[in-house]
Amino acid sequence: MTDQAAIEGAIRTLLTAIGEDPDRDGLIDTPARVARSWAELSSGVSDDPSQHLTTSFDVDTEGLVIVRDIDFHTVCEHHLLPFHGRAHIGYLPSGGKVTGLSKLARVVEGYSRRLQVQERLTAQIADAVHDRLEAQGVAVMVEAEHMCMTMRGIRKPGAITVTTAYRGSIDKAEFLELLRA
Ligand SMILES: Nc1nc2c(ncn2[C@@H]2O[C@H](COP(=O)(O)OP(=O)(O)OP(=O)(O)O)[C@@H](O)[C@H]2O)c(=O)[nH]1
Ligand SMILES: [Zn+2]
Repeated sequence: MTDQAAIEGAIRTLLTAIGEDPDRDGLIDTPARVARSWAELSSGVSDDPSQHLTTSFDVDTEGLVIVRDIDFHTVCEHHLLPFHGRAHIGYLPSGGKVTGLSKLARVVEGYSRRLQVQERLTAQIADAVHDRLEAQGVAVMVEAEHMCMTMRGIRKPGAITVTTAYRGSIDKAEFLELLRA
């Protein structure tokens, strides 16, 4: 749970610190808006998104399952600016145990609703699928653009960071091939 009153106070302080008048017309509702916005952006802080994977089915399959191009937006913990992109998840089921496809997207969404760094987001998704689904192997790739590299600092719009995490035994070449398909 976020402390809405504390956020509102902090935003008033921030507005004053950057030379704005928090009581001017356009800003009067901003602290409350920002507090509501942070309640949403950080709503996953105390969640365990891996719980979505407790929904599983037994299916007669031994093939690799991939859900790619899962859109996400999150906030970088270094600058409190967004980074956003797409996550691709592949796993090799064990004993025919699969999960609902939407549940993989829910895992990505859950770990995105908190302050993040891209490497940790990638690892958390891989660990959740590996541990909860008891998958034989898991491959996760995350591609993202960081606003802290785009709108400030080094200012390199279009630079894409790619991170991967592999768990267990999985054919990395097949995973990468299917991402390109
Ligand atoms: N590895 C990693 N680095 C990140 C991520 N998000 C932001 N960063 C980097 O975190 C670093 C923080 O570096 P600092 O030198 O402490 O901060 P800074 O002075 O604002 O750095 P610049 O961005 O280079 O201006 C920067 O290089 C960012 O690009 C992420 O998800 N993963
Ligand atoms: Zn950053």
